[in-house]
Amino acid sequence: MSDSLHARLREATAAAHEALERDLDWEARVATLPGYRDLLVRLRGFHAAYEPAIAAALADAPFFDPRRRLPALDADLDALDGAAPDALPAPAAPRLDGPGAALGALYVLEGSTLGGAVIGRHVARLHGEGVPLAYYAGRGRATGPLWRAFRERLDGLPEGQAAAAFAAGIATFEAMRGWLVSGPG
Ligand SMILES: C=CC1=C(C)/C(=C/C2=NC(=C\c3[nH]c(/C=C4\NC(=O)C(C)=C4C=C)c(C)c3CCC(=O)O)/C(CCC(=O)O)=C2C)NC1=O
Repeated sequence: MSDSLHARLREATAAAHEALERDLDWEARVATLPGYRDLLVRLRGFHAAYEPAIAAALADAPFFDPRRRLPALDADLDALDGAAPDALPAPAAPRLDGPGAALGALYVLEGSTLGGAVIGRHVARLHGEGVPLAYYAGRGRATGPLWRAFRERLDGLPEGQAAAAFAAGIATFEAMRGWLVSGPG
């Protein structure tokens, strides 16, 4: 039990993480520009549902606001085709009670910036440097520092909140898999 809360959360969510990675099929989806756009549309809906719920449950705007990625998704979709963002499909908002659940859900979104760097480099190679990449190129050199600061925040969570964080982390991976792997929006 001396493992950090982050290490325990990674362990608790490992199977759900592997299922998402296995089923996402991101290389095939970003192979064409319409496929890339459809993936961004799905991600946009997910962030539109989760970011307000996380913000409300965490109640720490200075920490959370710089981590919001809805503006980057909207910038990419606007550059690709001027889609009206609020008309795009979104899943149901999650129920997150308190900071433990908020950090468990946010763990999934913050972790996706690590995998996202791999996907962003692939998309740039495939479609050229002119392709809109605000979401996937995202944080650049700030990626590592933001991830470390997030882990520290997680490790400072009181033990009584740990179970809520694990449950929300698993639920968020499963919701993302259900939302991203289902049909196009
Ligand atoms: C859809 C989004 C999506 C989500 C929801 C997601 C979640 C997480 N990814 C994490 C780490 C990494 N993930 C990948 C690559 C992919 N992961 C994937 O799920 C897909 C699809 C990938 C594709 C490239 C990489 C190279 C690392 C860095 C490994 C390192 O440097 O240690 C962590 C953190 C795990 C911890 O606690 O340490 C979480 C929570 N990642 C996503 O892309």
